[in-house]
Parts: sequence; structure tokens; C-alpha cells
Amino acid sequence: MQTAPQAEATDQGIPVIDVGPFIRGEAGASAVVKAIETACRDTGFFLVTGHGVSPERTMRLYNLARAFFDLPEDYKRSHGRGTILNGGMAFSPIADEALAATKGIKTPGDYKESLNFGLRLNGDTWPDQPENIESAFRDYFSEMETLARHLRRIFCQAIGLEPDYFEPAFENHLSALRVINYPEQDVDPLPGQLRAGVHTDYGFMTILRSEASSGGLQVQTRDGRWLDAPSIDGAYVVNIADAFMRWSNDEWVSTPHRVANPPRNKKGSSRRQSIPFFVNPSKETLISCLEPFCANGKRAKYEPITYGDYIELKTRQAFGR
Ligand SMILES: O=C(O)CCC(=O)C(=O)O
Ligand SMILES: [Fe+2]
Repeated sequence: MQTAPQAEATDQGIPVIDVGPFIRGEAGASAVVKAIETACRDTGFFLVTGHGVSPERTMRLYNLARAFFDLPEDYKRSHGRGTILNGGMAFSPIADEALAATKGIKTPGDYKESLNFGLRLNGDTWPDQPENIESAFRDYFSEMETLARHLRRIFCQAIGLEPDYFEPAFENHLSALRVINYPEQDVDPLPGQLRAGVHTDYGFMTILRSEASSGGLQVQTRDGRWLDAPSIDGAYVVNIADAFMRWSNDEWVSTPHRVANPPRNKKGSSRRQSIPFFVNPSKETLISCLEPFCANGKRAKYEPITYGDYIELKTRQAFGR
């Protein structure tokens, strides 16, 4: 009998869950499923260890992206703008994006820059420098696809669906890999400007390689308080996103989060680089209340909608278009 607990609650209430027993099909698998189900209903945030992601591929992407961010601004801006190449890269400079706008809150642009890639997303041609940055993105992307598949199978067991229920929705998935650089704040942020403004993620789920630093990820509790998400070396932060919340008839939650500014007395030691992988289904996927969430007298709260139409609707709402 395995008696060791699978989920270790951190002092902040975001559990750390070792998914190794599930991936390896061991006796502790059902405890993993239970712990993840509880987290998805509670805050929609949890950390995973035992995930099997290659630390070498993670560090290679981390280091090559960092080398890119350290290149001169002109070089960065002259590469990775545009939308000509499927599977290309897109560079987004500091203050280009204000995530809080997606919640109808007007703020200055976020104090961050990012590099973006998706197998089926458009970008620009890859830069020559740093060498091999494209393969670093592609290799890490495939690590994330594998972990995402394991997590989806855990979700299926938790919900009471066939293990591969979600897989057809992810055959032509629109997932996006982003490396974000939050630089030192040599220039003070503007009023209301954060490293990343409050938002929820739009898609199915996000798998984040976080980094401990002053000025890190914060998650909003249901009573409106902000918790610092724990940052544990080698663990990934996973959160449920909006389309999955809708798919689950709002039983699994997509929770607002943000990235805080470092305190002014931490100047010089608060550069941070995070790597979110936004797991998104294909455009054609129908987001229609999953049967177990609208059984036994429970009613579907939303009309079925394709993921493509859903994203268009969210973008229109967020940007008033
Ligand atoms: O950098 C982080 O820790 C989180 C970033 C984030 O929430 C996002 O880009 O959606
Ligand atoms: Fe996010």
C-alpha cells in the first residue's frame, strides 16, 4: 500500500503534485488524479514535479532566448516582426502588450518583452543570432506537447471521460510557446504599469516554467487577495484557462493572475525570465459542456461554440472591436 501523500500543500495554498506515478502507471496514479481535480476546482493552479521534461532542453531554450534579449534593440526589432511565415518567430518589444486590457482595465503596456512561436502560428523568419534558437524552440515545444498530453489524460480520468477524449481536439492544436524577459526596472514603471497586468489565459491550459525573483507571479484568491505563486526549481506551474473553464461549465476555474513589479530596493537583482506554453485546441474544436459537467440535472450554462469563434469573441470583447 502506498500511503505517501501525492500533493503537498504549500503555505500559499497552491499544491505541488508529483505526476510521476501517473505517467509511469504506478499505484499512486489515482491519488495524482484526485489532487489535480481538487486543485482545478479550487484555484485552477498547481505545480507539477516528476513531469519528465528534459532539463537540458529547458536550459538551452532559456539561455538562447536570454542571449537574444541581450542583443541590441534595433536588431531585435528588425527580426521577428511580421506575419509571413507559418512556424516563424515573433518578437514583441517592451510595453507592446497590456494584458489587463483583456479584462477591460486600461494600463500602460506591460514591462516585458517576449519571443513567440507556434507550429501553426504566423511569425517572421528566424534570426541568425543566436545560432540554433529555432531548434531550441522546436525541441522544447515538443517536450511541452508530451507533458500536455499526460496532463490531458489526468484531466480525463478526473472528469470521468475516456483517456483520449481530448486528443482529436489537439491534432492541429494552436498552442503557443513564449519566452518572456522581465528586465531590471532601470526606469521606474509608469503608474499602473506591471511586469504583466492582471488577466486570465484564454485557451485550454498553460504550462509555465517560472523563475524565482522579486517581482514574480501572483495568483488572485476568490476573496480578492494576491498570493505569490511558489517557485520551485524544476517544477512547472500549470493553470486552467478560459476555454477549458467554459468547457467544464465553470466547475474548473481559470483564475486571474499577474506579474508584480520588483520592489525598488531590489534593483539590480530582479531580472526574470519565464517560459509559458499556452495549450490551445484546434480552431474547429467544439467547446460544448462536457457531459459529466451537465449530467444529473445540471444545465449547460453556455451555448456550444468553436474554439476559433470563441477566441474571436474574447478578442472583440477585450479590445472593443
Ligand atoms: O511570467 C509569468 O510568470 C506569467 C506570465 C503570464 O501569466 C502570461 O504570459 O500569460
Ligand atoms: Fe497568464
